[in-house]
Amino acid sequence: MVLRPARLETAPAWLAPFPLLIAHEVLDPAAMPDLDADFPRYRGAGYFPHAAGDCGPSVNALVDALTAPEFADALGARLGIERMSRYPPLVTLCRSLNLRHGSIHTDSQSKVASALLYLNPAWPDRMHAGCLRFLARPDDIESMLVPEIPPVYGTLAAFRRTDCSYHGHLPFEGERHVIQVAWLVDAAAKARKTRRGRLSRFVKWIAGRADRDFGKDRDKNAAHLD
Ligand SMILES: O=C(O)CCC(=O)C(=O)O
Ligand SMILES: [Fe+2]
Repeated sequence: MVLRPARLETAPAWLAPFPLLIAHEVLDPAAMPDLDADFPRYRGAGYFPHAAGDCGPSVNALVDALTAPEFADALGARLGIERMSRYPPLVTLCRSLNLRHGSIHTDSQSKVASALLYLNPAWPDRMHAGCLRFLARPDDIESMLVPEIPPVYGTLAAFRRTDCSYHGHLPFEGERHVIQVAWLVDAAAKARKTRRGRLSRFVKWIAGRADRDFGKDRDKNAAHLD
């Protein structure tokens, strides 16, 4: 199996204002070329809802493993969420980012927990842009609770959503492959978010270049509400 849930056990449980977990090497290195080739080729930047038709077989198999009840329960146990499999998972994928992405936020109240699984074969050494940061404050991207997380292949960052689960990253533009799983409070929230995500894909497709320029001069400490 490509996904190695046992790796979750090796991650320290961080004592942050909100439970979070950072695990490395949760993916078999041998699967990297297939996952790279099978990753969806969205025209727009940002996260879009998973649709099997956009992805090749290795990505779809990984999504199946990430959304399996056993995986949700194993991850939930590490985050202090009992039987996390009772919450419906919403999978979104990101192939590239614009400079406006990554502003500080907590995630919306409709999420119980989020997991970010990174798939980039490498990330430039000492480049801070695009590395995920868990923060103590909503207005300071330097207020890191744990060292920033380079979005490299096989690294999984997961956390329980709270009113202070601040996270974000310094502005980055370009390819950055991520699979995000959010366990949502109920099926209605999942339907709403899926609809909104599909619409956003269409709007970005129409907007093209203008979407890239939108918000490109944002402050590094900018925040948004979701
Ligand atoms: O891409 C990341 O590392 C974080 C994304 C995120 O926080 C979100 O989409 O809510
Ligand atoms: Fe987030």
